[in-house]
Amino acid sequence: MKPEELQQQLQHHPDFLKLTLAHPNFLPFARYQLKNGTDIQIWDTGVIYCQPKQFGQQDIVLSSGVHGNETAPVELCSELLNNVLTGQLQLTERVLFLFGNPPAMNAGVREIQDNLNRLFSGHHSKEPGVQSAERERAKKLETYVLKFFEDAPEGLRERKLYDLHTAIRGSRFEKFVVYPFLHGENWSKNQFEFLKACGANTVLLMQTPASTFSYFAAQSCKAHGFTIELGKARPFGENDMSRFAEAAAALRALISGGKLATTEFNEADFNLYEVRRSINKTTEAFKLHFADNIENFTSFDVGTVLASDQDVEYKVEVEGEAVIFPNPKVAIGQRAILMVKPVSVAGKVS
Ligand SMILES: O=C(O)CCC(=O)N[C@@H](CCC(=O)O)C(=O)O
Ligand SMILES: [Zn+2]
Repeated sequence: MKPEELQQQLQHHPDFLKLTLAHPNFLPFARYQLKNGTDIQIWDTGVIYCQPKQFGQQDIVLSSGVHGNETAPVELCSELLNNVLTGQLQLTERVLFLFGNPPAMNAGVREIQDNLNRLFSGHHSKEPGVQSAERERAKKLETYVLKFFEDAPEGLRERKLYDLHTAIRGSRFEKFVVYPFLHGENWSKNQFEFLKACGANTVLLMQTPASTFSYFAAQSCKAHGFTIELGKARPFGENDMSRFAEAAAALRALISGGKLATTEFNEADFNLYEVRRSINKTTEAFKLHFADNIENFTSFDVGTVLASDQDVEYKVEVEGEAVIFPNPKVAIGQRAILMVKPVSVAGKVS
C-alpha cells in the first residue's frame, strides 16, 4: 500500500486497528493532520503517533496486544485512538499507540513463534542466528519507543508506558499490576494513585530485572512502566467492556487533560505483593500439581508441592506465598509461575 492511499483510507474510515489487522506485517510511513491540528504519523503496522498542536509535559505510550489473544485492552485502546482520529477526543499530551503483535491477534493466539514479552531489553538478539517475527517486532518496538521519548522537547518531562494485558486464568483480584524492578529506587506514589484510578489496586513489586516491555520502559527509557492486567483473556467480541470502564475512563482523562478520579496514596487501599521467586520450566516434564481452575493469588499451606520438573519438586516455602501466572505450556527456560507474598512499601514510596 502506498502512503497516500493509507492516509486517505484512514481519513475516510478512521479505524487504525482494522487497517493494522488487514496489513499485519507492514504499513508504510504516512503522515497527516487532523482538523484540530493534531499531527498523525503512522510509523508501522500497529504503531501510530499522535501529537496535538499544544501538549503538556507527559509522553505516554499505550500498548496492547503484545499477546495476540488478550483482546480487551486492544479494543479499549482502539476505541480511544479512533476517538482521537475522528476528532471526538482532543489530546493534551503526546501519545504513541502500539498494537504489539498483529499477526498473533489475527490468529487469536498468545504468540506465533516466540513470546514477545520475553524479548525486550535486547533479548530479541541474544541468540545469534535465531529469527522470528516476534524477535523482529521486539527490536522495532524498542526503537519506536526510544524515538518517541527522545523526540520530545527538552525540559522536565514525565515518561509513561502502560502495557495492557489480560490473564489466562481468573484472578482473586481481577485487576492487578506488575511494577518492574527499580533497582532500589522508591516506588512512585503518583503512579500508585493513577493505577488505583484504573481500578487496579493490587500491585506486584518485582525484585529482579525481566525481559518484559514494562521493564524495558522503566530501565532503558527511565519511564514509569507497568504491565497492567485488566481481567481474563477472551476472544475479540466476547469481552464485557463494562468491566474495563474504569481503566478506559482513567486513560482517556490522562491523555486528554480530563479529571482523574484519584485519591491520595494510602497503603491500606492496596494489596501489595513482593515477587519473591520465579519457577522456571527446565524440561518437557514440567507439570503443575494443582487444577487448571486455580486462580491467580491462590495460596497453599507451606510444604505443598506446586510443581515438578523431572526429579525436582517445587514447594510452598513461606506462609502466604501465592501463585501468579502458572502456565506449564511456556517454552523451556521460561518462567512458569511467579511466587508472591504480601509486603509493605512503608518508607519505599515517594
Ligand atoms: O495469565 C498469564 O499466565 C499471563 C498474562 C501475561 O501475559 N502477563 C505478562 C506479565 C508481564 C510482567 O511480568 O510484567 C506476561 O507474562 O508477559
Ligand atoms: Zn499478556
